[in-house]
Amino acid sequence: MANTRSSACKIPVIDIFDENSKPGTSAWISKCKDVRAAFEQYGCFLATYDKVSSQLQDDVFWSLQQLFNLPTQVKVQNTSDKPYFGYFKHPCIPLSESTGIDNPTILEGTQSFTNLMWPKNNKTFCYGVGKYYGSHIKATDYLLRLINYRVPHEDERDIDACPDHTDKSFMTILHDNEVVGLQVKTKEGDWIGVEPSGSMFLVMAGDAFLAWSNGRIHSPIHRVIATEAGKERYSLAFFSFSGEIIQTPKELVDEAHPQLFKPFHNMDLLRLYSLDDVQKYVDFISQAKCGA
Ligand SMILES: O=C(O)CCC(=O)C(=O)O
Ligand SMILES: [Fe+2]
Repeated sequence: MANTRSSACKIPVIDIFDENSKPGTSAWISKCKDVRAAFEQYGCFLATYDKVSSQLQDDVFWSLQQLFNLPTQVKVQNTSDKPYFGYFKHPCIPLSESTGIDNPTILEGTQSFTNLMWPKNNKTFCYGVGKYYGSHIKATDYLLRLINYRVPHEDERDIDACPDHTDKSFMTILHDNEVVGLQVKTKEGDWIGVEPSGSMFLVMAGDAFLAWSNGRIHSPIHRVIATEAGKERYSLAFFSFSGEIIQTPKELVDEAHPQLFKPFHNMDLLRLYSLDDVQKYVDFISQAKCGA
């Protein structure tokens, strides 16, 4: 049964867009220290950003509602060679479905997804924010997953909408339609409920970041418990994956901190945990009847 209790302990809130802390200033250095301490202790922090209007928030989550209301035959057309990048629904996780936009930071990525889902055009779905991003994204692959958690039936209240897991990404940014459900586990084993807010974005480290940092950065276990009574939950999960081999920098390895991880490819880590291939799990599903 889902343990819904959450601790009074709070995830650190950091104003990373503070105008006064320009790179190089002492305010900026102190903010960097806050970010590092939050990643080491909690594996995540809440970034405040109040420039997203409530109109834009409403438009985005209204679009997600339209998207998930499309016929299944349309939604399953979003496939990918990469694990976890296409449409996903799994019998073990009956309350949720999600779909991925590969390359969401460039206009073409969002456009080709929009054309696939709405061949007759949907001008409101695609915002084309990609032009604001520079060349620094070169070595990073981005994936935007659009997630829907349906309202559980009477007999499904104890099923976690998204079971306990750590992310296989380098970093993840989460934002939802202000319906509670997301919880993060502390190192001490307490669950912290993330207070939903239109101006909060949860920035979370993934396992790839943990490995790169030689175990210094914490990649927290998190989950989504059954949503508020009668409320459907929508969330945006913005994952970044390293496009290069993940190798711990030599500065982070010494006698006291021997190297914990062999170099690996972020996509191989993701593939290892992928549930995309439902066929692999057929026996497991029928034997364990998981989710039932
Ligand atoms: O929906 C959420 O807020 C969390 C989603 C999540 O943890 C994931 O997709 O990895
Ligand atoms: Fe996650």
